[in-house]
Amino acid sequence: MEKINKSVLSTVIKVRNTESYKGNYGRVLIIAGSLPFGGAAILSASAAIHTGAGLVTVATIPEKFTALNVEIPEAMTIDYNKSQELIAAIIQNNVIVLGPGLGTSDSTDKIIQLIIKYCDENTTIIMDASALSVVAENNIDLTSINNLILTPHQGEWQRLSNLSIPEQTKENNLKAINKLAPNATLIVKKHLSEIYYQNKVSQIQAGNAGMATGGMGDTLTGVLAGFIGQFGNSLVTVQTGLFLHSYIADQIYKSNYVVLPSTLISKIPKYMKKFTSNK
Ligand SMILES: NC(=O)C1=CN([C@@H]2O[C@H](COP(=O)(O)OP(=O)(O)OC[C@H]3O[C@@H](n4cnc5c(N)ncnc54)[C@H](OP(=O)(O)O)[C@@H]3O)[C@@H](O)[C@H]2O)[C@@H](O)CC1
Ligand SMILES: Nc1ncnc2c1ncn2[C@@H]1O[C@H](COP(=O)(O)OP(=O)(O)O)[C@@H](O)[C@H]1O
Ligand SMILES: [Mg+2]
Repeated sequence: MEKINKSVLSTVIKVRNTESYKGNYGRVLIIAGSLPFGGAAILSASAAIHTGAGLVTVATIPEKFTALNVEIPEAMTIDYNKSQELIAAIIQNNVIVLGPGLGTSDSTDKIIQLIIKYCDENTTIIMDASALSVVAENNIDLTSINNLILTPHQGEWQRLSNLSIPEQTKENNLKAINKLAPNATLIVKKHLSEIYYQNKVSQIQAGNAGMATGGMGDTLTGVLAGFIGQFGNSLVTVQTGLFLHSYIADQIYKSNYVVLPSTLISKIPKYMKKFTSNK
């Protein structure tokens, strides 16, 4: 199993071209949030923006627009219950995060169906949290999505794979993802999270118990979206985003008892600059 450490960072994070503009750094759509879980949408969008995504749109409920606009003025907002607006956004964006704080109502199922129908084959879909719970509950077929990344924690992976946590071995996880969505990238989030892609398994060598705070996985979706928007969807890009998230958490944990997602987010630009390669 490949071990991912600090050396991955400067293989992916590149110095920006002087003659570039926001359109070169990814159009990211984050479909997230509901009445009880507005913070999940804010954390995901804020993480994407701090990672460097060029343009970020959040599809959420109108009750959360003000909070989002105040917290992250860089992000645009649309209502995910307005199907025509959502379809236009699904077509326009090249990275879509689906799930943080969405809840498991019928509207989440409807949104997943719109993604399956309208997303372009080059668009990357990052599916997390409530979207994964609804996929498991309604037995939704994911095989038609060309560029798919699934980011379950062990409880969500249990629902998707029917593997109890002790049964989640590398061999069993590989079999399960090959059955569920053979072309997808699977991240099983835990202490030393694992990535499954095309029968290969890799594991990050970073992360700590200070990260066991609500919103830490929502934050990861935004980091991954920002990386893919700028550097393209490949295994090494996903490994780098996943590693950086835990690496920054480790730096914070050295002098803090708990790692707040919002603290981690505020430090992303500084650490990306530190690990930028000139090549
Ligand atoms: N500020 C916000 O807006 C926030 C919004 N959030 C949003 O809330 C929604 C629900 O997401 P969720 O992950 O909290 O709950 P759920 O889907 O019920 O899964 C929990 C079940 O799985 C089990 N379990 C086993 N292993 C586990 C593990 N390693 N990590 C975690 N759980 C583990 C666990 O076992 P138990 O704790 O009972 O022992 C329980 O049975 C989702 O949309 C998310 O985005 C949150 O992100 C918080 C901040
Ligand atoms: N003990 C731990 N060691 C390392 N990483 C952890 C630990 N606890 C949580 N994490 C990380 O924090 C994140 C939690 O994700 P998740 O449970 O989806 O959070 P939420 O849904 O509340 O945003 C994952 O990236 C996970 O790997
Ligand atoms: Mg989560």
